[in-house]
This record gives sequence, structure tokens and C-alpha cells, in this order.
Amino acid sequence: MAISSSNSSRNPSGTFSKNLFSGKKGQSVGLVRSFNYKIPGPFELESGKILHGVRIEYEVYGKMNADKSNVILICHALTGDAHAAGFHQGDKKPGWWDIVIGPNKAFDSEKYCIICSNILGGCRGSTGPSSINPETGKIYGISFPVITIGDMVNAQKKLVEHLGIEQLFAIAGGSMGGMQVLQWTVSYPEMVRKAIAIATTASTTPQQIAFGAIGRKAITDDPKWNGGDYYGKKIPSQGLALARMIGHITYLSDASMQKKFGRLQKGADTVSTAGSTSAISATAASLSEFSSELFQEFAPNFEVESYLNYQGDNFTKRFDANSYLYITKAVDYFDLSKNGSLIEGFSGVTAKFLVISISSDWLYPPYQSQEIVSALTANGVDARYEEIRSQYGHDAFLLEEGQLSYLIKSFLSEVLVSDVMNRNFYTVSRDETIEHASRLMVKECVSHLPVISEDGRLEGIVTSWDITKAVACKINELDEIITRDVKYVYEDERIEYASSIMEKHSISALPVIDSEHRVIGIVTSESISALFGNYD
Ligand SMILES: CC(=O)SCCNC(=O)CCNC(=O)[C@H](O)C(C)(C)COP(=O)(O)OP(=O)(O)OC[C@H]1O[C@@H](n2cnc3c(N)ncnc32)[C@H](O)[C@@H]1OP(=O)(O)O
Ligand SMILES: N[C@@H](CCO)C(=O)O
Repeated sequence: MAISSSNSSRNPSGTFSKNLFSGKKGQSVGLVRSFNYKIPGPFELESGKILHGVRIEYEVYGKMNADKSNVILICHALTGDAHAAGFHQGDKKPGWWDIVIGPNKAFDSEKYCIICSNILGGCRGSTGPSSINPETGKIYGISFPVITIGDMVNAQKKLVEHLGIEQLFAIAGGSMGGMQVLQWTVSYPEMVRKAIAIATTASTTPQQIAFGAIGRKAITDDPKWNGGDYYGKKIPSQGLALARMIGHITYLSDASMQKKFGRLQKGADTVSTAGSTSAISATAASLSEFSSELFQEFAPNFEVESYLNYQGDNFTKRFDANSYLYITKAVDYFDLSKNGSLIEGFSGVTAKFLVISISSDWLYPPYQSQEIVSALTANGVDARYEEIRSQYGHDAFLLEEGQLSYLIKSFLSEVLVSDVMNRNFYTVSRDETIEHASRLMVKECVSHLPVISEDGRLEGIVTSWDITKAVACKINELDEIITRDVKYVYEDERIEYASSIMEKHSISALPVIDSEHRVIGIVTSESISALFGNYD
């Protein structure tokens, strides 16, 4: 299967493998803890309903830099939580996206401050239907109001503001996490610089809604669901497990199920490999070899049945059935198109995008990611499309470490001069005095002044060092001390290039010019250091 890809971020051979990313091996963020933020005052939902005392559970990996410009928000999928990386005390398994979060990993915790929060409506520390309604002192149950992906994002925004972050360096997530990513860039375009949406859609399809509906029916048809009032009693574990079993099939693929289970049956002790599919098949798999008693009981004799039973049962130990109802409904309502147009829905988006699909994902197939990219591109948004080649199906976004790392790392580290340049800058003209330039530098705390012509074209540069020398030599005219062979960059050049010019010529600031040689900004070594994590 070929990888369809748009551009150059691929490795030189043009192929991917699970171990493709050959950078320094990442390590764990180690022992981590969760925090819990209570949103002060009322929290208004998109429906107009109000929640009080909303709590948001979150975790943080890495440090914020001085101006909090290195923060990456991770959004989790349907049944995830705030624990994305590292270990809680006593845990054997790390957080759910540990493969990409940590020192030297794709979301490098040495460089970025990575935050992940549990969604509103969830059951892992954030307010949801299993929380106590502060107005009644009782568990909400199904008196909890309907929530949307927009509500989840609005709650995350409250957390982000509480942490004093004005703009997120990036936001990333897969599946329903990807929906939150898209919603963020639509609702708060000025707050997101880069967006990574994986295995997701901008508008939930009838097939996706259908699977959600069956899962919900499994829960509500379980007598123990009891109209959502089961807290402190027996939980609707049959229905919840069945919902997860159905859901879990959609997270896998035909090929991955062939590979994992083949037709293997319990009790079969010899296996053989079947042709090109590498399927495992039981040698003694003919029906006649099973006892009629076993057959009549419809016992789960296939390995895939045992696996699904295990996944279903396991799920009931970590998830609340009502949360499942509310969250899947929020997914079903998700539709960013406006007046039937996704292009219109994305008008106003400014973040740079990396949209990743998975070749074997039949739940959120690649065409849905391509639609996102087309609509973004139609709005002039810089959106890159990549398809991960994987047999794991939808859940590949939790597993494909090498491909994800390669794509995410190169996307995050691609910084252009325009991302860093200061557009509020000061200039002088060459017929001005040294005293004027000197006063301007002191007043505005700048050490470099581009010298421009009447129509704004770059003619030279004067630095505070030039002024110091001029004063020592009793020179008064600016014209005499201007550096005319001035180095400059264009705004669409990579920041590494700007940095290399500065290093080569031992200079700490470069004017940024447009195609007509007019000065449009200035980039300084200070702003580059801040971006790449000069942590205080
Ligand atoms: C996305 C978020 O934001 S967070 C939520 C993500 N987490 C989940 O979805 C959890 C459940 N999902 C899964 O397990 C997913 O398949 C994945 C993608 C996360 C893991 O995939 P894989 O590593 O391929 O694991 P696999 O699908 O084989 O399942 C492993 C589990 O099934 C069990 N299992 C495997 N085969 C069988 C079998 N034949 N019978 C019974 N159990 C089996 C394993 O013992 C293992 O149990 P454990 O999880 O308690 O260790
Ligand atoms: N398996 C993941 C992804 C579902 O989209 C989850 O349960 O959250």
C-alpha cells in the first residue's frame, strides 16, 4: 500500500517503518501527578445551560518558558484521561500517549511544556455525569446537561487562561482529540499557532453516529442502567462492556485482527500461518472436533471473542456508563461545517496544520482528513496532509511511535522567521543624528535600528555598539557609522537559517524584509532563544 503524502517531511527513501524515527531514543517523564482546577463562577454551555463548580483534571510534563510560549495542549480521545505520559505511583503501565510525550520524544518535554486535561463530561477527575451537582448535593446522572465538543474546548480554555497562557504553541490529538483540535482553531484562532489533528473528522458521519448509537443502546437497554440512576448500586456492566466491544472492533482493522487472532480457538495448541495474510489458524479447528456441549453453550471459543470480552470487562472497571452516553453524543453532534460548507466553517482559522490519517482506519477513513485539508487550504491556511501506513486501524494513533514521531517532530520544529519576528520595530533614516538614534534605543530598549529610505527600503543598520564607538570618537552624524552591507532575511525563511546567519556573522538581530526590500520586522537572537526554551 502506497503512502499518499503531500510533501517533503518524509525520510529520504520515501518509506516508513515502525522504527523509522532514528533520533535520540526518548525516555519517560517519570513519576507524574495530576492537578485539579475548579473553574470559578458559572460555566455556560453551548446549550445555554449553566454548570457550577466545574472541575478539570490535568497533568503537566516539562516546564513553561518565561513568556509561556512553549505550551502544547494534548486532547484525548473518547475514553482517555489527563494521564497522557509517565507513571503514577505504583503504575506498571505509563500514560496513554507515552510513546510520543517525554524527553527527546515527539512532544519533547525538555523543550515544550505539555498539558493534557480530562474532558468535561468525563469520569477521570473532571466534572461529568458521575460528579456531585453542587446545587443538589446529589450525583448528576442523566440530569447532567448535554455537552458538545465546543463545551469541552471552552472548559480547556478556562484552564489555559488560569495557567496564564495567552497562546498555545501547539495543540494535538487523535480521534475525538482531533475534533477538539479543530474546534480550538475555529473557536479561538488567535490562541493556537500549530495544530495536529490525527485520525479524525470535521463532521461526524452517519456510520460513526450509527456505531455510537448501538453502543448507547447497549447501555440503556441494560436493566441495571436504571434510567441513569445506578450509582451506589450494581452498574450496567453488561451494556457498557457490550458498547466497548462494538467500539473496539471499529478501532482495529481486518488485517490487524487477522494478525492478532486469525481463526485461533481456545484450547488449540498448535498453530499454522496461513499464506500472505499471516493469519493464525487452529489446526484442529473443524467444528466436529468440539464437544457438542461447548457448541450448544455458545461459549466464546475463538480467541477474538475472548479478547473482546476482556476489553469489554476491563472497560467497565475504568469508565462510567453515563459518561459514555454523553461523550459519544457530543461526538455525534460534532459538525464544523457552516451552511453545509466546511470551507465556510474554517474561515478565520489561522493555525498551521498537520493533518494525519491512518491507511487502515475505516472508522475515520483518510478521505475525511483530506476533506479537512482541502477546506483549510481553500481558506489559505498552511495545512499539510500525511497518511500513516499502518495495519493497526484507527487505534494506530496510539501505537505507531516511529511514524508519529517523525511527522510530529518535523512539524513542530519547523519554525519560520514570520513566527518569531517582532513586527513592532523602530527605524531611523540616515540623515538623523546619532543623538536621536541613541535616545530612541534607550527609550524603546532596543539595540538595533534598521536604517530605511523614505519609502521604507532597507539601507543599513545601526547598533548600540556603533553608537558607543561613535560617542567615543566624537562622531555626530549617523550616516558616518551605518553598516551598509546589512544582513537580512525574508519572513518565509526557516528560523534555523536566520540563526545560522547570526552565528556566522556574530550578530544578534536581523531586519526582515519583503520582496521590495522594505523592512517589515526584526528578528533577534533573544526571541529565538525564548522560542527554543531558554527556561527560567
Ligand atoms: C486514546 C486516548 O486518549 S486514551 C484511551 C486509549 N486506551 C484504550 O483505548 C485502551 C483499550 N485499548 C487498547 O487496548 C488498544 O487496543 C490499544 C491500541 C490501546 C493497545 O493495543 P495493543 O498494544 O495492540 O494491545 P491489544 O489490543 O493486543 O490488547 C492488549 C490487552 O488485551 C489482552 N489480550 C490480548 N489477547 C487476548 C485474548 N486472546 N484474550 C483475552 N485477552 C487478550 C492482553 O492481555 C492485554 O491486556 P492488558 O491491556 O491488560 O495488558
Ligand atoms: N481507543 C481510543 C480511541 C477511540 O477513538 C479510546 O478508547 O479513546
